[in-house]
Amino acid sequence: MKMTQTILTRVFSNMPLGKHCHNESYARMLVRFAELKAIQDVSEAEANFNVARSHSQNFAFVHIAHAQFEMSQGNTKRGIYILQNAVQVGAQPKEQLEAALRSIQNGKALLRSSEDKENLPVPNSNAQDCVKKGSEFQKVSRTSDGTGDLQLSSIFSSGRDSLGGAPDDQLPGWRTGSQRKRAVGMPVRVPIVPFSIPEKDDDDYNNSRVSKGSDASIPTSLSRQTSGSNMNPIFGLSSSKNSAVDRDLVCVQQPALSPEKSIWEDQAAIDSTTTLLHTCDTKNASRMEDVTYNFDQIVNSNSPESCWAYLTNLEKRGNPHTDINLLNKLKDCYSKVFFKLPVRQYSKNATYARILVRYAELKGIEDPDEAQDHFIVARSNCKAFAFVHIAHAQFEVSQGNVNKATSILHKAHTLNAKPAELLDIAIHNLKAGEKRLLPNSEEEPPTDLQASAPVMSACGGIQEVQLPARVPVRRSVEQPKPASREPLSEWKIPTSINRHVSPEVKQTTPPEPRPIPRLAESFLTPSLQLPSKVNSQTVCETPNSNRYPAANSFITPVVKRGPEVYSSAAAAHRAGPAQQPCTPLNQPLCAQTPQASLSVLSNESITIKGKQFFILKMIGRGGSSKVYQVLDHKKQLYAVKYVNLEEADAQTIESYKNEIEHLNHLQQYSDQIIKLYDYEITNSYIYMLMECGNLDLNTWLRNRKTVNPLERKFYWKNMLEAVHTIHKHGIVHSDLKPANFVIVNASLKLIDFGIANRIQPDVTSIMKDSQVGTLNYMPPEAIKDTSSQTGKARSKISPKGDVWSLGCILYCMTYGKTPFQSITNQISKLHAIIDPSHKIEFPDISEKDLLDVLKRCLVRNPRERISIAELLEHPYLQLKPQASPEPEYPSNNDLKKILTDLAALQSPNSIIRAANNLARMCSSGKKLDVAECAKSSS
Ligand SMILES: Nc1ncnc2c1ncn2[C@@H]1O[C@H](COP(=O)(O)OP(=O)(O)OP(=O)(O)O)[C@@H](O)[C@H]1O
Repeated sequence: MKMTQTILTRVFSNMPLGKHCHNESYARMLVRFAELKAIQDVSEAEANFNVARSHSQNFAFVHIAHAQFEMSQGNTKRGIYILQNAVQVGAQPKEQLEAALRSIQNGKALLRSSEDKENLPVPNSNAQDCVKKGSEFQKVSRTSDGTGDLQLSSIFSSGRDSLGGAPDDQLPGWRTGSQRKRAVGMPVRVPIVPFSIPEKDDDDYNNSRVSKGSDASIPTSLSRQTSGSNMNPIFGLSSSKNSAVDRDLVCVQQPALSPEKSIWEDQAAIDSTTTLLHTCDTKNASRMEDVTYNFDQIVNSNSPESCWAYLTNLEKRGNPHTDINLLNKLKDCYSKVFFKLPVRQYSKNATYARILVRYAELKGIEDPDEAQDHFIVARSNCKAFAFVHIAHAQFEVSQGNVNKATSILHKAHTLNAKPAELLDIAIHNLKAGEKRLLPNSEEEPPTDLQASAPVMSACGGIQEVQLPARVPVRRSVEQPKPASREPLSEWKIPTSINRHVSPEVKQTTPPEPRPIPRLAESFLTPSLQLPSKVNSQTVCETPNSNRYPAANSFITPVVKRGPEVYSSAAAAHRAGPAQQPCTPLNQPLCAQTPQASLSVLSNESITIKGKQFFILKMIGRGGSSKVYQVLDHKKQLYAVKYVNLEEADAQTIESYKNEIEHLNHLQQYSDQIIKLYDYEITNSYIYMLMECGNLDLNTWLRNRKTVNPLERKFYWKNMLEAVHTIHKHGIVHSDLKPANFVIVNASLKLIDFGIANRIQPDVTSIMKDSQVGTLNYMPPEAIKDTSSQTGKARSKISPKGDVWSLGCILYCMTYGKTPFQSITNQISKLHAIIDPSHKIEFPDISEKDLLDVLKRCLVRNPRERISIAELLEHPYLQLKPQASPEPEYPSNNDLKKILTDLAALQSPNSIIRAANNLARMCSSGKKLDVAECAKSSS
């Protein structure tokens, strides 16, 4: 059977589907291939039947075979549907379809004639049994006439192969010479295709066969036959010794293998064919020879995209760094691409550029010098693509040639390679000493060279975006909507918020809502295109500041904001700056269609409410969530939070819905709450489309030794505003920590309200074990109350608890650690937090107002603790500099005197010396005194 499959695979390799699918015999081979697949893998069979039906839809037998297969799987309905569909598409002969339909309706399990039935390998899980017992098919396959030539004869006569077919109808199979002769006598359009296995394959083939000699499905004559046979380069036809075969060749219409663009009529065709041809190989990754033949067909399509899809798939078979066979095979395939698809013709094609780059990288595995040459070829021909230059620069970095990398990237800029932003990031990272020029994968690749793959994926080189473990992988096409999924429209918005309402809350009329994107009421069928590549090695962490090099300067690294970038001072005190709905990329990514240019960035996408978003990378993760940075078609940057609800209980799901509802509702009340643009929710998952922050406060703090006093003050104000807003709406966060805030355009925004995953009826909260991790910010009252209860730990929460937590954050921004951080034992820490005799240290600082704020926030008794409203009014937030008093600037009169005194010195040297001394005085803050300067200079 394997042999048959392999031979069929080669037939397909040499005879492109797009070109031959209208040929009846070819259609039969497709069907046969699918039937053989069924013996091993039902899903593969299904895929291959689909390919056969979609391409050779004119032939009734194709549909009937698929329907038969579905029936064998117990899918009667599907079988009927297939047949009805076949009638609709006009498959011929219609009578056969009708007869088959009648058969089904009469409850017959088999749609074929009894003889057909016998010849069919039954697709079931007991395939091995079937093989052992020896189906008719195998019997036939072994009945060689001893000529040593195997012929695949497609002997279905038109219109007689299926239900109601004549008794002499037979399935395609390996025929004896006599059978072949019988076939020759059949209608002329039925070709008899004798072919043998190419010499190149013989050894592999025979070896593998010999070693697996026990395989009952292998014709005994095969090894003899294949040995020493020659491959006809055109059609894989045998230059057989057997003249009978040659005679038969006369009947064969040899398909010309001239490259035809049209053979891949559409992407679906490419995919299905690739699947068809590829799946047969995946079972045996070591059989590289098949790859070559499959690839020949792909190359002949003249489609860089098909080639690339194939090559990337091929590369998944192993690691070319360690598998020399794979490396050679890959290089061989790439060379074929370049031979067939000349670079000059395709230099504007992004996929072709990827191919060039990857080839160079593969070359680099063995010979860096050669790699360099190839990178140069790639850069000089595909100069429009930033990723080509970055990949070369990345390669140079891996070779220790940082200067060269720098010059490559700068040159790319001058060449106007797009997207320029990527070059900027790469340049920035290079300057920062990063090994990786582009942040993308969270995974540390095994070698520097491989590092360029994820790098490229960020910029469009390699298609996979490395993603964290346990992301459920679904593609929209593969993911039927589970019956259990309910649309969110069934989700009722909670009418009351089960939260304690702060006594300090004033019933204020909310400000006029700012327009925000409306969230649609109805929810679409989930159509997910989740990351296909799941990487279990991935370290899931929030981005560090190195990856966001510009964060410290308040600029999104991916984004150039131009006028939107304002100073931190201005940002913090600007009254309600109208936030842009999202972060725009200023420049077009490249001079292609938006679709194409985005697919250059990533082929991984998420579809939310029917809109596609391209995943750039994962930027964070929570308890049951993962957050991705994505781009839409307009190149707008967003964050998408994905929450897996598969494991979640009803309460948790409800709490998430509650969280989203509040987030949605509170958008209009504060700019310090992260923008939620849209969401999609089912019983299995949630997607939240949000404004994308640069990085979270936790990461920001972790990567800084000191915090600028102004930044601290502005961030403090942002935090207070955000928390005040949620308090005003009856929400107490009760789990505030730096990770709950992200930096967006120089200001801090709250990303969650602490509702999800926690159930907090009224004023009590069930403290989850997972919160132990955040003890450093936990208010004493929470600990006291949890310790006073037995069984379920419950705690009274109030807005004052959030004040304590905020105080801890501010403390950390002031002293570089939280008040109880140095106590490492968790129990001792808990004791210290609630123990009034444990004095919190407040080392003296020049900002007295700040000190006061800290002391008043970190009061153990919540009733004595300052409120958020008071904090907002606190002098600390009044914008008057404290730490560094303004230097005294000389008045005009002073200046006049200084200049006069200087002039009076007369000697140029004295004047210079005095001027230098003046400058020194000036920078040390001393009062300027020319006489003094003159004295010291003399
Ligand atoms: N809109 C955003 N922009 C940038 N980064 C974000 C955004 N939202 C979340 N993140 C990042 O993702 C991390 C996890 O966010 P998430 O909201 O899922 O955390 P969580 O509330 O702890 O998780 P969970 O709700 O599952 O318990 C954050 O700490 C932050 O680093």
